[in-house]
Amino acid sequence: FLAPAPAVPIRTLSRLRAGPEPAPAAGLPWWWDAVWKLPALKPGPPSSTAGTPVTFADSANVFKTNIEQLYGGFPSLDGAPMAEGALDDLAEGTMFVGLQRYFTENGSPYKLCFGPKSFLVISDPTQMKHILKDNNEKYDKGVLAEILEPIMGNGLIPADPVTWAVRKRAIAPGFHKKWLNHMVGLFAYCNKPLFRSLDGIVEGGGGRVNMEEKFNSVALDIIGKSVFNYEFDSVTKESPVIKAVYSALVEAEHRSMTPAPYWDIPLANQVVPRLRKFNADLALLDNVLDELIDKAKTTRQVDDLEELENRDYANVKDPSLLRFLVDMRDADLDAKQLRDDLMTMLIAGHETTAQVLTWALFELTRNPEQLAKVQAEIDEVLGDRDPTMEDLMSLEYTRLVIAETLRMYPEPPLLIRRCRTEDVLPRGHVDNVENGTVIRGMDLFLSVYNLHRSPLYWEHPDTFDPSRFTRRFENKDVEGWKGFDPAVWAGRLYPNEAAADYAFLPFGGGARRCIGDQFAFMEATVTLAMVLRRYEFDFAGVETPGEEGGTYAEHPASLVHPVGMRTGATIHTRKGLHMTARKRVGTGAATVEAVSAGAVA
Ligand code: HEM
Repeated sequence: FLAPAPAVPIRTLSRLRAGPEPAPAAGLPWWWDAVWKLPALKPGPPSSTAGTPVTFADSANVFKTNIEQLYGGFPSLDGAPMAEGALDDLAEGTMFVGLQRYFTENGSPYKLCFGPKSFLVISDPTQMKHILKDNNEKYDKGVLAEILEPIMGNGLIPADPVTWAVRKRAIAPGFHKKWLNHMVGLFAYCNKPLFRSLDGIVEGGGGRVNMEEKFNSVALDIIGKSVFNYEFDSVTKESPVIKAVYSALVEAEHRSMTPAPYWDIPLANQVVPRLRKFNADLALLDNVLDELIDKAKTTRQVDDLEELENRDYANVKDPSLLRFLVDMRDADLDAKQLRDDLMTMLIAGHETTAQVLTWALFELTRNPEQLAKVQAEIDEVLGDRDPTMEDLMSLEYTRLVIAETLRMYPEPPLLIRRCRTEDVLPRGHVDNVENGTVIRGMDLFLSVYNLHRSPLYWEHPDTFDPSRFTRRFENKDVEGWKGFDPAVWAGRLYPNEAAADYAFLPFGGGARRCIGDQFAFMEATVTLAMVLRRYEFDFAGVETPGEEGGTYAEHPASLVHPVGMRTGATIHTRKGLHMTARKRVGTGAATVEAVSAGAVA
């Protein structure tokens, strides 16, 4: 099913246009044309249907054009070359690496076929901007929404455009300035159990710790407390609820890598053990969320938006986003919609931040000079205090480390879209398609990984260099791309997509860009600063040196490090980030009790 498309010469619409119309080839069966005359397979009108969901007939029409391009010798309207080659990377869990190879060979866009499914892969900033920002209304979340629907329902990430517009208006004000300021204290508070746990490991067990696991726990505790005022306590405890959260995440990830939605097959949910377990876990999680929603509704205190945004958070017992959504005047109190929104935040805001922290620690450990710079900055700005919002602005190098980590390890590495209204793409830098038409129903992968690792847009893209965001970068060979300009992001928390003219998309772009960007960036900066102030880390030997081939220390400079990369929704390590932790001496050796004295209770 996953066999790659057969080898065909790369053709482009522009080249084909110049030549005579190709004769329908013998590669298509005799009944081909007749089948496509069936009324059920008649696609909707291409451009007059904005807002109309893509139907089966539209998707079938995409399949038809691919088959005709592959076997019939017809040009496809998008004109994109079909990528050829083995898809070993998919099975390996590093599909984004394979997509990078095809980008080097084919430019942007190119097409990838998996059995009946195909994806147009975009890796060009002008085309990204066109799709995400300027023509956002022509696209929806397509396959992603289908995969996530059983978990997130109609939450903000998978939401169809109509629901999205309503919910975005309700949820976005929740991330207001006063709340974000208050969250800085909450991030510090949620790090305390991590320090207790690390202190115990350092003192009692030789300091060996899987930091990927620890960062996942801290991020889960933070999202639980901030979004629905729930104490997961996952750094110190194991509970069925925590297991259910991880099960939902693993299943969401598994589904994103599974080409056929076997969970939609009748009775599959009752028969397949994996699905039965998943449904039981989801039911458990739903119960917890329902209880929290009920509680918030019964203690509702209606306020106008302005009053809510000006609350004195120092005296608010429950500062969660759920409280805000319920207390807002004219709030939508539909329990299902609130549940979908909460579940979406839980999943979107947990693993992404945890993986950024994991890769930041990984890169700093193998770049000791940069680590020393970060630690010097933290010591100077924070001393033994917990960070405040002002401190975060002063921790510029630490923030650049987070930004550089997001460049090298974008979470997620691919954005997914489906075309709802026929669209014409602008020409990409690599001259493979001139004004390719994206037809209704076409699925797209927007490879942020390709963009962030391309030498066209970044100097030495595989080198971890946080200072790059302070330097101007231009490439005159890339027609129409403005380059990277540090002046554009001056005064902001992090370098945004505008500073790189859409070659840097850590939080996406346009209307569907991340709603939790500031929250996440601050959370990652606080956690990294607090951890690195107290502890020093070395890579521990890999668990199975025979299989992976050596220890971390033996491969300090290699790009594909023994820690390995594996992806689903985000980029993980293959087997964890196993480190040996030691307490720092000097400023960083402050006790947990001393440094957390000012944390929120
Ligand atoms: C470092 C951490 C994070 C990264 C890298 C990240 C990245 C992204 C990206 C790339 C998108 C755009 C997806 C697309 O266009 O298809 C997105 C959307 C979204 N993110 Fe984040 N995110 C992070 C943290 C968070 C947090 C903490 C929250 C909530 C508390 C959150 C909530 C959302 C939501 C609700 C959307 C959908 C927005 C919409 O469609 O309007 N994210 N995120």
